[in-house]
Amino acid sequence: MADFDGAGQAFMAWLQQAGAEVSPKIKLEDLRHAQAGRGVVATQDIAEHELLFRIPRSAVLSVENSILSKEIPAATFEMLGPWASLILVMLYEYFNGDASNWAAYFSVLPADFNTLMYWTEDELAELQASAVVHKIGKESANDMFLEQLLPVIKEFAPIFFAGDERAPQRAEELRDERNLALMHRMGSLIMAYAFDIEPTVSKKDVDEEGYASEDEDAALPKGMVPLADMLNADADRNNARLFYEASSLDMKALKPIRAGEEVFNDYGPLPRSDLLRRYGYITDNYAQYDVAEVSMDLVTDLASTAGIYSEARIAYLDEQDVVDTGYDIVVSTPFTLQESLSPELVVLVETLLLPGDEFERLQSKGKLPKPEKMTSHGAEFLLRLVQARLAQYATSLEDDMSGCAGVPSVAGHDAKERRFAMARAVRIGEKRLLRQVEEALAERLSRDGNTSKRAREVDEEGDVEMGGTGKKQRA
Ligand SMILES: C[S@@+](CC[C@H](N)C(=O)[O-])C[C@H]1O[C@@H](n2cnc3c(N)ncnc32)[C@H](O)[C@@H]1O
Repeated sequence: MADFDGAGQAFMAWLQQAGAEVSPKIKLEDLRHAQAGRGVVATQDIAEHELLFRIPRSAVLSVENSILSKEIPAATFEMLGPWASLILVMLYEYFNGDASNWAAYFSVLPADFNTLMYWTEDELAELQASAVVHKIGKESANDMFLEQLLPVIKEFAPIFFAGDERAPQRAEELRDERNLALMHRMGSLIMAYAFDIEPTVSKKDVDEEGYASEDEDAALPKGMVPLADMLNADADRNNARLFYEASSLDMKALKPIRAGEEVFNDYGPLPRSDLLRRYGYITDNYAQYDVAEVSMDLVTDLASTAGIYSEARIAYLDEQDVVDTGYDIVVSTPFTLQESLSPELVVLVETLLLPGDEFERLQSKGKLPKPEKMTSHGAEFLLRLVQARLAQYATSLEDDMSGCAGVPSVAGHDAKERRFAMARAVRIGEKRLLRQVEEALAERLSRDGNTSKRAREVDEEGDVEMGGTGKKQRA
């Protein structure tokens, strides 16, 4: 406890020395009892728009501010891109120990994470068929380190390990497990803590919440913003935001915050699966953003079995930007099929189902079926698809829910149980969503069946009356 509090106090003192302005109405709080690490809490009532803290741009841990950027050619950082460049700088500053400007900051940044990268096989298995399991990227992170970062560190070893005559060996030793783990730590910190740093002059809108985007190509440099990254998030409980000013980054209240309330940033509308992958926690408030992904592979398998798979049509759909590796099914409130089903998925299915001449007609005009005009055949195929998707999970929704009234609480468990409980909540969320779509499609089909049955009956009696049901009533 003393170490935890001591590190927090030393960090706040360092921040003040670095020129930060911190409102006396907030404090850094130990939230470990709630499995939330540190957080920022209001100690007095705060008004809307009030400044919570102001961090000078010079205190941001970034490529621009690290002396490494004065020693290594700018072209090297350009070649590495924002992610790898920040990892490089963080490793450099970390290896500098107490000599680093950011030493006090490093001591409040975690070394252990609950993000999926750190989950064991049996913990990951609890996520079952969630698509997030394939998005963890541990191997690609290792490759990036070995193939991009390590060669740079070796090339500039005398700078990286300045004053150490063993610099070349130390660079070579970075290959070992322990150092790979260090690289993962820096990568994980960037993923959960870094911001995209909007340049002084540009008015370009960053992520709404300013948190670092995951897009490798995103041009904005990334930086670690001390204190701003001590804010937790809980979906719509967001009450503060970082503003990019000319010489500082200002955290301001977005609404009145009462004494005792936590100050929350916004990590974005992330499904719980992604929240777990990127931040290592979930709360029920994020269930509104849950996503169940249907892979293109599953669509292909099912279409092949149904005899409707066509390379030519897929090629055309690809030209039209419809083909993807997976399609999202999202929560909608109130639920509608149209809002929840990915329009691209509906277009893909409807295109595969078109009669030959109809496909040729649309193709010749460069057109596609309209996603809002789902046919009965489309609904039937989608129903089978959703059922096949549900069958990919090892247990049913009922199995998962048995023994608990609602989604099991993720609080108050030991670390492993908590990961199991979080995984269970994620897969329950996805299965519920798929089940909702399954039921809606089945209902839609039964309505279509009734309609066509009625039409057939009317037809068979040979007396169709426009806009009326009189014949049936008479019968
Ligand atoms: C930007 S940091 C926030 C500061 C962090 N709590 C700390 O102690 O360093 C993001 C991390 O905080 C934790 N976190 C954020 N919001 C949370 C919440 N509502 N509940 C639990 N943990 C949360 C997660 O571990 C996440 O990866």
